[in-house]
Amino acid sequence: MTLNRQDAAHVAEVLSEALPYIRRFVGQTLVIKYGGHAMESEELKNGFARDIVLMKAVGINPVVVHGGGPQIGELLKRLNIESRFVDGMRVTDSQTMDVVEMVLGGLVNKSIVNLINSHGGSAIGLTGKDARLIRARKLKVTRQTPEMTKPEIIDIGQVGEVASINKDLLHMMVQGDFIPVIAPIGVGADGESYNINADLVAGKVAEALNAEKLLLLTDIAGLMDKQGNVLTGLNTEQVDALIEDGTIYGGMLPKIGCALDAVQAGVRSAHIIDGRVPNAVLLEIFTDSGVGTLITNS
Ligand SMILES: Nc1ncnc2c1ncn2[C@@H]1O[C@H](COP(=O)(O)OP(=O)(O)O)[C@@H](O)[C@H]1O
Ligand SMILES: CC(=O)N[C@@H](CCC(=O)OP(=O)(O)O)C(=O)O
Repeated sequence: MTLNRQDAAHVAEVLSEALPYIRRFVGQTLVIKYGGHAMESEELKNGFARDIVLMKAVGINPVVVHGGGPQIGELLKRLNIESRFVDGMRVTDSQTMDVVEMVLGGLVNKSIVNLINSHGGSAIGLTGKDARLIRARKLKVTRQTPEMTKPEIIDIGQVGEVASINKDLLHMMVQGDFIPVIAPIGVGADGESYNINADLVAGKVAEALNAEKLLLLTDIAGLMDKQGNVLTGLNTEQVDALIEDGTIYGGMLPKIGCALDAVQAGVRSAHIIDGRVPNAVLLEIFTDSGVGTLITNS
């Protein structure tokens, strides 16, 4: 590629405006949760991969954790396997677990790795089984209604929560200039597989790496109130009230839960951003106002 004089002037202008932001984040780790819905068009996928490669090129360390709920749902449907969710978590029997592992660890993980690498990056795909990156245990889900005297335990199968993250492995990769791309499959004490909500994995990875930012890309403009207005900045107490009154439900519950846990554990900020917007990651990093909902620990 050769730049003409006009192109060069444009590049110089954009770079000089971006410089203060780049300086702010150089050497920092940013964990990005790439959701299934934000992978729906070629334009979005290519924009995402280019953003990640650019970040790495200017000295910021991106670590990608991906979802793939819609892709899992599609294959389950083709195989005539019914699927349902409890509080945003897919009920996972052993047959469903096989499909989850195939889709997330195989198809989705490798296509993201391939995409990043085709844009000039050096991505390495991992599941939680590689070097026991994500040790997991069974997630306990309980439910209590006002009529019940004690909470009921609900068995949702091989759904896990993160017990620990092998951060040495991630540090090694980041220092080696690789971009880790992580599928949210955990390994139990006896080598069993766990299906973990990708938001929860992203939050724990951000905590383990003491990340500067946790970016959760999703299919909506941000966290909304009952009238549909995006709430731009929220703290712990405000979030609790919104869960209590039912404004936050379904897939937003694990998302907001992991964002709160992450900022309470020392991650500087968590952001729920619209993955349907092209170049959402760069927009978040390189603008003062950011996009979507910012969650801080205050
Ligand atoms: N208060 C809220 N604001 C915005 N979205 C919400 C809210 N409560 C629940 N949701 C739902 O959460 C969804 C995002 O979660 P999910 O579908 O799991 O996303 P992803 O696949 O990106 O992880 C939104 O599309 C919306 O339907
Ligand atoms: C337990 C659980 O629900 N696991 C998720 C894992 C994938 C995921 O989280 O994908 P998104 O981020 O695209 O929703 C699932 O089976 O769909």
